[in-house]
Amino acid sequence: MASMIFTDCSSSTTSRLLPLARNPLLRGKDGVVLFRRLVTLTPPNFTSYRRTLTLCSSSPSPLTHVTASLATEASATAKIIDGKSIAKQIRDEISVEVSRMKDAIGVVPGLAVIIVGDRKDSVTYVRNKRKACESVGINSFEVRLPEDSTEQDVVKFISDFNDDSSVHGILVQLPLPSHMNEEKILDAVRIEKDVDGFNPLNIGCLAMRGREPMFVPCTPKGCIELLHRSDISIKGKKAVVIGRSNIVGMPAALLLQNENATVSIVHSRTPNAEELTRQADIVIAAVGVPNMVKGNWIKPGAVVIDVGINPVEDAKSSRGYRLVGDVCYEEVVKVASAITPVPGGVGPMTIAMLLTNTLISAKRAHNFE
Ligand SMILES: NC(=O)C1=CN([C@@H]2O[C@H](COP(=O)(O)OP(=O)(O)OC[C@H]3O[C@@H](n4cnc5c(N)ncnc54)[C@H](OP(=O)(O)O)[C@@H]3O)[C@@H](O)[C@H]2O)C=CC1
Ligand SMILES: Nc1nc(=O)c2c([nH]1)NC[C@@H]1CN(c3ccc(C(=O)N[C@@H](CCC(=O)O)C(=O)O)cc3)C=[N+]21
Repeated sequence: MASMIFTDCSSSTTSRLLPLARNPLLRGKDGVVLFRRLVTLTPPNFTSYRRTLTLCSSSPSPLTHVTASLATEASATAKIIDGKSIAKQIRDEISVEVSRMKDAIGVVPGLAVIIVGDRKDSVTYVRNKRKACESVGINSFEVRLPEDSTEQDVVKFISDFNDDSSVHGILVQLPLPSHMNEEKILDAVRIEKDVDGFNPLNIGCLAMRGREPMFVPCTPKGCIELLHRSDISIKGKKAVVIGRSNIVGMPAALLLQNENATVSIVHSRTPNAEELTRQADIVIAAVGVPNMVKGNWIKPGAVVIDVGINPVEDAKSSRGYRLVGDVCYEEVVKVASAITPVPGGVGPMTIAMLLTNTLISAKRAHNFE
């Protein structure tokens, strides 16, 4: 598991970090949370809610913050984009195609996953991928190597999978241990089986007009699929992608541009991230900073896709942590017209797109339409 942090949506002061249920300002003498009563006292005026929301992120007064968060509670308007159910729908479609292919030509798509070390989150993701493969009838092959394996060990397994005709997709789970050269290892995957879409030729093709990449990277592809399947049009929209990593931010920006959005990319050296983000009709946040994007970063009515998966300590959870996104959900849900939750948003789509890419690869290898 990557580093774990205490965090909350609101900005700087400690009093703001208190969650609703524990905030003494919200409790009656008997400890009952006063939330409902206060909400009904607030006039149902949308504009004034917006104003108080801005205070929520910038006012130093804890009391103002409390009023603001209660007042805005009543104006939740965003549609929740249910990535979990859209991913299930996609898996059902894949199942049908896998059966059709098996019946027609006797070929079953196969996905090989290589994991090095025993990071808890990686082990969980790999298990989820295996279960997802099982659910649609894709064969899954898994290699788990110890943390102190050599690059050569990993490359040897990749080469074997490259030569195995029952394997149509190869995924090397990232991050790799620090003693390994990630580029060298990923370069060993044959481009025809690179279902992650991490080969530089893929990004190159994505960036060039008139070129088709062999595979579109799964997470950004999942973000676009969520927009399509939620009937959100991209063409002509202003989009901001926060983050420029090779696996999420950069390809997400290229895909949005290919869909005819006008795209800006915000990164760690962007001085006016907030202001730029506030101009966007569509925001994709892929940063790795929990709750970074506040309500007042978002133009009212914008669509917000939260890619972030950040573990934060939570004693109440059986795992000892819970996952939060890069977007301050409680604030942004009141401003945006649509938003993805974490968990249950982009994450399940990443896996659904991995299955899609594996199916595409198998069909391509066997010239099956
Ligand atoms: N849902 C899913 O399926 C997936 C989720 N994720 C999650 O998405 C998030 C991002 O992942 P990934 O792209 O791999 O992360 P990286 O760390 O590779 O990239 C993060 C990007 O965010 C930028 N950034 C960092 N801090 C700031 C800041 N304060 N302001 C503006 N930009 C900033 C960095 O800028 P710079 O380039 O200048 O350093 C960098 O471009 C993580 O939470 C990760 O767990 C990742 C993959 C799949
Ligand atoms: N070669 C490679 N390809 C990847 O695509 C890749 C990777 N390495 N390394 C790690 C990141 C991260 N990633 C996620 C996939 C699914 C969920 C996911 O399904 N999340 C669930 C929650 C899962 C949970 O509860 O732990 C959700 O958001 O609802 C999250 C994150 C893929 N990545």
